[in-house]
Amino acid sequence: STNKRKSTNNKKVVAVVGGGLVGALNACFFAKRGFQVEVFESREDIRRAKIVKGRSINLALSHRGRQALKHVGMEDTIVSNGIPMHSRMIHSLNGTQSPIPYGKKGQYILSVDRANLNKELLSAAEMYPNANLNFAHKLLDWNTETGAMTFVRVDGAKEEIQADLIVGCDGAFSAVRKQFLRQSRFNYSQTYIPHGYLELTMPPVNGEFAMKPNHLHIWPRNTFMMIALPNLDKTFTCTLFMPFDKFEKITTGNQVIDFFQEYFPDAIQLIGVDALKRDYFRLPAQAMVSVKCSPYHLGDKCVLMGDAAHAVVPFYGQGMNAGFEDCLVFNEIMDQLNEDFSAVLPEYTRIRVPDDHAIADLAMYNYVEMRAHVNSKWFLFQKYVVNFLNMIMPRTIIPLYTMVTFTRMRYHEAVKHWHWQNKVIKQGLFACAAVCLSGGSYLLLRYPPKMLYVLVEQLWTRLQDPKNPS
Ligand SMILES: Cc1cc2nc3c(=O)[nH]c(=O)nc-3n(C[C@H](O)[C@H](O)[C@H](O)COP(=O)(O)OP(=O)(O)OC[C@H]3O[C@@H](n4cnc5c(N)ncnc54)[C@H](O)[C@@H]3O)c2cc1C
Ligand SMILES: Cc1cnn(-c2ccc(OCc3ccccc3)c(C(=O)O)c2)c1-c1ccc(Cl)c(F)c1
Repeated sequence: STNKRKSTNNKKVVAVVGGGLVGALNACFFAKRGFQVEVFESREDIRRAKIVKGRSINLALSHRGRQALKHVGMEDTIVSNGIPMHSRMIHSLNGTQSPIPYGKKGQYILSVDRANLNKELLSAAEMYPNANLNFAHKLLDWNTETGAMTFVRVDGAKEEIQADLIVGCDGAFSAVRKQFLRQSRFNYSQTYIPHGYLELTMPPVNGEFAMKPNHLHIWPRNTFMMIALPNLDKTFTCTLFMPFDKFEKITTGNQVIDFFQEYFPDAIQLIGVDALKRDYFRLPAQAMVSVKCSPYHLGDKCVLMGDAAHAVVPFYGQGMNAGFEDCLVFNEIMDQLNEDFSAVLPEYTRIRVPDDHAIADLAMYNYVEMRAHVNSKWFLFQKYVVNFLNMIMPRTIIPLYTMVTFTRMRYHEAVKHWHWQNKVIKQGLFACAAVCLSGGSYLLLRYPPKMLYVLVEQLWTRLQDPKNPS
């Protein structure tokens, strides 16, 4: 039976498929506008699930995500539960730790707990009288003509629901997107990278953080990388990124320790030998996929946001921030085009696709760059050079990471500016080299040093009379 959720104020019904981070936030945006919002989430209500102790996965929240949260009045709540990370802490192989500030005082990223963030956003959506959360509803398919969606419940029962707008926020393996794949002129690509990731927990020492908490800890080792973000319970969640073929070669606890001894020696004591041997094998390494597609809309019936539209590899810490910014950009276009879906949806595709593709490419570029070139020395060198250039030319040279993380400059414009400033830097370096070379040779010729004079004279004499030994 197809039933349409009753709209309380004959406002249009918006079905948000997926109650993850972006779906829950989107529900707040649409509910705030007065739509009848129905969220359909395949999982049970995570707020009722028993707390699974142990690993708390955390994420880096930055400016773009905060601006979206701010729009629905959630920024203060989320920021108050986050831990500011004012600088990177680069761990070298010899154990030295080098802090490199992210920038000016207000420029910091926040470590936030993923599950808590999701719960807060679900509860915020539920506060709206015109919003309903429907858990244990898994979308199977939807009809592009009628907008009718088919859900399956845990007992296998099927339910058909009608809506005026379907917002696909059901993640990287989106069921909503399946219908798009059947349409002509729908572009889609997905790339699994050869790296996987594994999370480890670094416990507190004597009730205190084992490392300085207000930093994003990074162990850049070319092929292998590890990061650690702090949690409110004074633990760190460490994420180890490594090729799957390397994960597969490490099969015993001692091999884990040997590996860490070679690449992350300072982390062994901090995580603990037994914990390392145990936690390393608790879950298999997870895959990372990059998904790009366009257009993001189908007629005036359906639009994709978040990972359903653009799953990115996590090497820029922007996936969630980009998904949150999707909600904000869509909302801005709804204001501009008076909520006319037939105009809003194509405009959203036109504006947002270039930016989300840009951050997907940037994240993949970072992955390739860090895997190939970036050890701790190169990381430090790169950041010092760019920060120095930014200091002497603050309006011309802006670190790419700053434009991406601490501004709402459109992602594709940040990339354009980055390419331009790289050209300026290269031209500047070339000009300096040319000046040094010509200046140097002028000085040598104008004021040849005595020794050089004697050498040239001897050379000249030898050339004239090779037999003369002098
Ligand atoms: C290792 C790692 C580290 C990361 N670190 C960061 C970071 O530091 N900063 C950052 O900004 N981003 C980070 N990200 C990216 C971030 O996790 C994602 O971008 C974000 O979770 C996307 O949110 P989403 O709501 O679009 O998708 P998801 O979080 O995947 O949520 C999708 C929801 O839809 C539900 N669903 C799926 N299928 C169906 C269906 N058929 N019917 C109904 N419901 C369905 C799922 O149960 C889920 O609740 C990281 C990602 C990874 C893998
Ligand atoms: C979760 C999160 C939030 N931000 N970042 C991040 C990413 C890249 C960065 O620089 C790239 C670079 C440095 C040096 C040379 C080239 C590129 C910086 C930085 O500048 O501090 C910070 C991450 C992150 C995620 C995964 C890995 Cl593996 C990682 F190391 C960090």
